Amino acid sequence: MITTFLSTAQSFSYMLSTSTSLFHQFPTFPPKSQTLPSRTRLLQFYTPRMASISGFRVWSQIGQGDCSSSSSPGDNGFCSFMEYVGKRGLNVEDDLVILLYHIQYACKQIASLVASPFNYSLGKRSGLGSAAGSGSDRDSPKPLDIVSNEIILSSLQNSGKVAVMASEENDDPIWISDDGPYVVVTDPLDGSRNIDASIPTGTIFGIYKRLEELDNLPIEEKAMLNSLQSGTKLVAAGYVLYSSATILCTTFGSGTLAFTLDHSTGDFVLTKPSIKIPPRGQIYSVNDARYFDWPEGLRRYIDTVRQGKGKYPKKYSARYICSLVADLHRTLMYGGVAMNPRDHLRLVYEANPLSFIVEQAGGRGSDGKNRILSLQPVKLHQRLPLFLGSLEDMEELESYGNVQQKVNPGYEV
Ligand SMILES: O=P(O)(O)OC[C@H]1O[C@](O)(COP(=O)(O)O)[C@@H](O)[C@@H]1O
Repeated sequence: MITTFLSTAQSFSYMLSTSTSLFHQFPTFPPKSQTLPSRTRLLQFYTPRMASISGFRVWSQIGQGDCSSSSSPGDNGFCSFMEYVGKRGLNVEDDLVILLYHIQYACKQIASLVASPFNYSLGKRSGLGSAAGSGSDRDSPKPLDIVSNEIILSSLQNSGKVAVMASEENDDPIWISDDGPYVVVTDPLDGSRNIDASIPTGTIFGIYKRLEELDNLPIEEKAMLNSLQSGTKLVAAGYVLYSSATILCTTFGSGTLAFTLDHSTGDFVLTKPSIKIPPRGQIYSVNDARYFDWPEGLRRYIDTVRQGKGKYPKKYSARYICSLVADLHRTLMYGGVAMNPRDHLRLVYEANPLSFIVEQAGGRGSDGKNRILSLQPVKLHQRLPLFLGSLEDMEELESYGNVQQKVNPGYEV
């Protein structure tokens, strides 16, 4: 067992160390030797809206995903994420394109790590440090959220475009480069407590501009202040869902869209050019084992909608994966509300980026009283109640007034 842990850790460390030099060369993904029987040839005969994969004919939205309404899709009818942000599509600043290239590549690495047969038990935080034993010259294996953090940090360093990274996994922001034009806030692997059961997980990121007016401050101070920017200043935000498909969902402030990882080519392919959250859903998503710790307003709201006695006269259903990115992604697709009413989720690198994405899809992100993006962060790891979802459901929920859970005993699971 220990040998397995060690070899796993070594291969992860190897992956990280090689990634440093590879990043500069814009590596291909997946590595050539692991490439599946290529679909590239299929694409030569590609007819939009229908793909054939391994002999199965698959009706697909792919091919509707023009890089923009004013430009044509890629030569093969697909629009990749890099084409979308580059000259063919959104045409964002070159610096941002380079940064996004590195972030999406890091997420592909995390996707393959999460799906790896070698990550067994690495998701646990405790008891791992002793695996190598004292005196060993080999690295101890690290939980997946720590490895994911290192992958993201390494990718940001290699991009040359980031001044500071603030992550859930680090007590303080990490200053990377004085002249990096961007600030990145991230939860590298949210939901990792689910990893041993292969339940979906996700990476969350938000991108701000570096505040040049702070350049002359001491490093710790400017690192913190750059990281505590208001969510209204986000330039871009995204999440990557690691599930039956790997989905990159993102916004640059003009709508929300999603790309699906094509494992045979390594591209994130545009599959949802414009996500609009339904104004109403019929689903609420919450850990309702906490019902007796909820305030009266939240109990009444849930009791009302589950009986079909709310403004929308249908009985609501419950769905709760306990993985924020997955619960939000479902909510974006089907509508409804995803919530965690206690002070648990983090404003800077969870609530803000996700609220930006939801708002750009036509929904709302709130702490139960206030718009999330209007809150000024005061601490890096500041926690708050979080409610994300369809506009009409959110309005109805907030009208109950008392929905923030104050009792927070620190649950064991
Ligand atoms: O225990 P709760 O209150 O249901 O919280 C579950 C939430 O916590 C998270 O696991 C995040 O918690 P961590 O930041 O501690 O990993 C989310 O993915 C999930 O939505």
